[in-house]
Amino acid sequence: MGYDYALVHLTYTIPPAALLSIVYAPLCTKLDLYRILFLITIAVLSTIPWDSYLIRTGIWSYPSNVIVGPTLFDIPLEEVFFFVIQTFNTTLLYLILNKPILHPIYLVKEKKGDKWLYVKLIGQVVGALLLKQAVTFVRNGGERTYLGLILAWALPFLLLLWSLAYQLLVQLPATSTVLPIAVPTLYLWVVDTLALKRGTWVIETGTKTGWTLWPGLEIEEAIFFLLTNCLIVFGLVAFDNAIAVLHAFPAHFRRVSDLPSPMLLIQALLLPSKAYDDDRILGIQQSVDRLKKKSRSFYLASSTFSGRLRIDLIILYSFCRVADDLIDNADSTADAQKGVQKLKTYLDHCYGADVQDEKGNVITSKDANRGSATLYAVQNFPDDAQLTLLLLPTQRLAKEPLYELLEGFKMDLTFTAQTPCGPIKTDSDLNLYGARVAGTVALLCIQLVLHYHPGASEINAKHLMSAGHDMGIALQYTNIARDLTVDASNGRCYVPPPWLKKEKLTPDSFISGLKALQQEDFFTKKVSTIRARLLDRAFSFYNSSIDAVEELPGPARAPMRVAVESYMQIARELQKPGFKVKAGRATVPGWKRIWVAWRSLWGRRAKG
Ligand SMILES: CC(C)=CCC/C(C)=C/CC/C(C)=C/CC/C(C)=C/[C@@H]1[C@@H](COP(=O)(O)OP(=O)(O)O)[C@]1(C)CC/C=C(\C)CC/C=C(\C)CCC=C(C)C
Repeated sequence: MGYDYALVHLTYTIPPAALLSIVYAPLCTKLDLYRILFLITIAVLSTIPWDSYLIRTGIWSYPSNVIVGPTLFDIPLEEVFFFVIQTFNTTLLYLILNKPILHPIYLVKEKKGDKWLYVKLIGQVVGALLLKQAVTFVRNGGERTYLGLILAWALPFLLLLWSLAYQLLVQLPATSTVLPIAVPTLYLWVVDTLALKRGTWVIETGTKTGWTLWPGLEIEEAIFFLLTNCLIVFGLVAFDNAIAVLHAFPAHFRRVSDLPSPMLLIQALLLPSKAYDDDRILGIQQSVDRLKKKSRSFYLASSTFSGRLRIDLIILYSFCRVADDLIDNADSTADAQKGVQKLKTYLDHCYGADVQDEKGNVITSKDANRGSATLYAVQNFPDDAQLTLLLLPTQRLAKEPLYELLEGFKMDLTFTAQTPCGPIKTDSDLNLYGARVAGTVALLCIQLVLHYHPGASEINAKHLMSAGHDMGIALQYTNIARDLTVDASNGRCYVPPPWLKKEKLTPDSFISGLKALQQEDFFTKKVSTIRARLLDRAFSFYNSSIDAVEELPGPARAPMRVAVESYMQIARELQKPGFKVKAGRATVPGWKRIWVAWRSLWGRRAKG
């Protein structure tokens, strides 16, 4: 009896497991626990017969003075634990690296004669040839037996997983696949070198090639660790492939439970790729691109949501952004007004309201269906906006907040050179504006949350809506405080004139001072006072509504906290003297965003 093998775990495998667990714990969902258990079960069950055979046939052995004693089918318990901990560590690293990834955007609808048939086939042929070689090594016996046994055991599983998930295996970024294979493999090569040198496990001569990758690391061991990590990552990619299909295509899988059965996962993997809805994939891809490009805060927050809720929120963001840009980037106010009218007409089609022309004549009756909405979108919106409009989940969203959002955009159209404060004359006008452009967005987000996680009482739902609405206003105040200079350069001032008057400024002098980047002490002090007042309003709305986040359905609570806190971090940065400005905007450094998000997941609010 000895403790050498146990010490290998205590020194090398348990510490990274602890570290990875701490990092991933706040991100871990029920589905993650399910897949960790699923993978570990398969890893243990598939390795035991093979490992037991190797020990019984004397290909490798464990001196009795290095193991504690108990065995399972002749395998020391420390070794069984190795299968568990290696699968656990590689899985957690994979999960961390894949958290920002939305897997459905990597699915491809295959067409006759495209490259995919060949890609799949090449992988299968290479795998089959290697397998044939492995069988020959085992049959011939001698020095290549152990190498043959490793390959003959791993390749059938790899071939199967490749055949099921080759699209994602090829398409996912290397950081999602190559990295979680390479890092643990390299690490285990080092650990193995040390263990072989110390004699913790021994590979018998006669059945090994004797080749080494570096002094002390047998080539068979190197290949073994590489292949086992490939098996784990291929298994995880296949799991994600199945989940991606289930979540991306409601037309094929109407309802999907939080923990889909193994049967359903297999059904999803076996859905022929020619049955995929490529418009839906492209629409989701465009929405993700838009979110990634336009909002670092919401992009980060989106990765903490999961399943169909995550997809719907991203599409909702994309819709809001498309609508906002259609108006902000219009060549003239008249064009922008036309843009708002088109969006309204599109919503009329979606919600089956009477659609009227400019003269008020009804042109489509109430029973207007999705078909007319599609036709309208295709004929009236730029190519890159159409799919976002078509994918907007109107069946899960009430129409009122969407129409109200358009009213908010209309308010933006009343800012002119003559009226640089537009419709904002008093504090309540600014509150109304915030309610329309951001309170509405919060209502829409909460509706989606309550759709996917039902069960809230009517009173609770109303309370959540009202608090969410205020939180939206808090974010909008932050947005205005951040963008004072950017808005001024567009000739807009969202600050109520009485606030300016108090600082002995007029809308014109405020805008021209900001535009000219005036640095005089008296002016910058006035701007700071006005900004501080906007931020006070932001925090007052924030403080009155933040507790309601804890009343949201469990799975949405932490992600919503991340969304709100990442954005409010901008406000916290703005409150610091000497905050950093990039392109006229205060920014939060990348590391701090991640830190704030991680703390928020644990339920902590950022300070200061
Ligand atoms: C996680 C995820 C993907 C969430 C999606 C959130 C979403 C749909 C955001 C839409 C944003 C948008 C483009 C709206 C158009 C109108 C607008 C410009 C509103 C301002 C957003 C600023 O975004 P950004 O800084 O990127 O825009 P500009 O560069 O300035 O153009 C707003 C500040 C509004 C954002 C408001 C919300 C997301 C609502 C927040 C409140 C909740 C989520 C509810 C919290 C729940 C409780 C119970 C308190």
